[in-house]
Amino acid sequence: MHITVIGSGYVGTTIAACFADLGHDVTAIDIDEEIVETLNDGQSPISEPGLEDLLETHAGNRLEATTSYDAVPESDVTFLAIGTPSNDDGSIDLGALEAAAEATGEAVADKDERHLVVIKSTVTPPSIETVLEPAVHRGADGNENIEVGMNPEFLREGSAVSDFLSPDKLVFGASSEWGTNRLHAVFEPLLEDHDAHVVETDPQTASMIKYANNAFLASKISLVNDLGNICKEFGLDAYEVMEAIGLDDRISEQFLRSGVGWGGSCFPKDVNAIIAAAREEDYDPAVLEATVEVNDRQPERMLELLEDHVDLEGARIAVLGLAFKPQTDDIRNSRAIPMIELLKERGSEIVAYDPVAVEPMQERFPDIEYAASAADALDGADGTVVVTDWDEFATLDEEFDTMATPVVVDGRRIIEPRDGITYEGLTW
Ligand SMILES: NC(=O)C1=CN([C@@H]2O[C@H](COP(=O)(O)OP(=O)(O)OC[C@H]3O[C@@H](n4cnc5c(N)ncnc54)[C@H](O)[C@@H]3O)[C@@H](O)[C@H]2O)C=CC1
Ligand SMILES: O=C(O)[C@H]1O[C@H](OP(=O)(O)OP(=O)(O)OC[C@H]2O[C@@H](n3ccc(=O)[nH]c3=O)[C@H](O)[C@@H]2O)[C@H](O)[C@@H](O)[C@@H]1O
Repeated sequence: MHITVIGSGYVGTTIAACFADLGHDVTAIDIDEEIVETLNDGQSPISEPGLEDLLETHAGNRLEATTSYDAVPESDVTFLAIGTPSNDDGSIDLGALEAAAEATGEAVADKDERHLVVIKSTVTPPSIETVLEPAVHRGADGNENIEVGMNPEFLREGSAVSDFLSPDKLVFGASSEWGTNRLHAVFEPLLEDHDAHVVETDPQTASMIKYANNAFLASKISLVNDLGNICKEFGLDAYEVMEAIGLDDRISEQFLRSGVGWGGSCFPKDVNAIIAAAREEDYDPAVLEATVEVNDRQPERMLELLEDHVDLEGARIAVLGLAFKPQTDDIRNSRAIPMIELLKERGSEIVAYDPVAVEPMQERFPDIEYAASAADALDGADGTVVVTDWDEFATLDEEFDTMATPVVVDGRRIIEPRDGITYEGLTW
């Protein structure tokens, strides 16, 4: 099949490279010329394990990138993977996606065969019917051959390629049998080798499944953090408690890691967007509001633990980990951001380190110091907060001996406590 993928960010680049790897011909379309050039050079515009290898293999063969929408009508199906960021009130900003949807419609306005436009972006259920379908049809000038579907994406950053190629489930939201069959044809090569559940539904239910999935996972972590904070108050180890409850199949062992909370480009934005969409319907989603509140409090709790041991005014504090999770350079809504803000408010001198995410954080906080290694960051520091669970932090040992006062507050249960350091776990 020939697939056009509009938007070459985290999701668009991953799915374009993976579709090419599954044997499809792919045209990746983005308005950003630099991204297009990078892709055509066989390089990855983002740091994601395995992605560069796929791009190196397929760029110039089955994968081509361009800024033009000309390939859209020639393709069999078009995926829209455009960002859906938050407005100030937490609601979803559909501006960029709506523009791309309309441009896609324009590109297929004269197409005689049926064409499927699939929303890959995460969008609230009503917006498919109220904003996106109308935008595509407006662009297509009433061409009745155009159908809009929804295929939400469940990949995680840091394991995007393997998540995409081995999903637990695929959700096909289509409004006709033809649309469902077309989605089956796209994913057929994947399903030949991999046993995944396929959920066939309508586009709006598909988009609600995506929000329910993310809201459930974010709430699970917040609940674990709430329980973890209680464990800490009782002097108990939340990880021992969670390991036990994870043995219950109804709970499962995954996403039970308590600590400084969830960040990233999706959980914060998606939980806030579904809260805003619910309020729009006059429904008050109390559990989801508490989910956000618990998450917002964790960095403050971490700082309070540090303050128990260090007077923060003028103290040199090492922040270890800037990415929102390991294996990515993405700092969007990283817990390191509130951590740095809180330390600045307390008048601390901050030295930060991350294996890959220093550059984006430098843009966000140009006025703090950045170290070239964890060892350099710890050297002479009066305390450290560990915000991201990068594997390399688990091997830190003698490096703590170079600290002026070896106080370690671990927000991710990644540091091995040892003699000679004052160690505080956030929920253990
Ligand atoms: N990042 C993630 O791990 C996941 C994201 N999602 C959802 O997927 C969607 C996309 O997310 P990301 O890939 O993270 O966004 P992103 O911001 O990384 O990428 C969006 C891309 O679209 C391009 N773009 C904007 N307007 C365009 C237009 N009119 N025509 C062509 N290209 C255009 C931008 O230049 C950018 O490269 C969002 O709705 C997000 O919630 C879903 C699952 C996972
Ligand atoms: O919609 C999205 O964009 C994606 O959002 C999340 O993926 P992602 O944000 O990339 O990464 P996760 O592994 O889910 O981690 C999110 C945050 O939760 C934190 N986390 C995760 C697990 C855990 O047990 N505890 C915990 O604090 C991580 O440190 C990170 O800050 C979902 O897991 C994906 O299924 C979804 O597709």
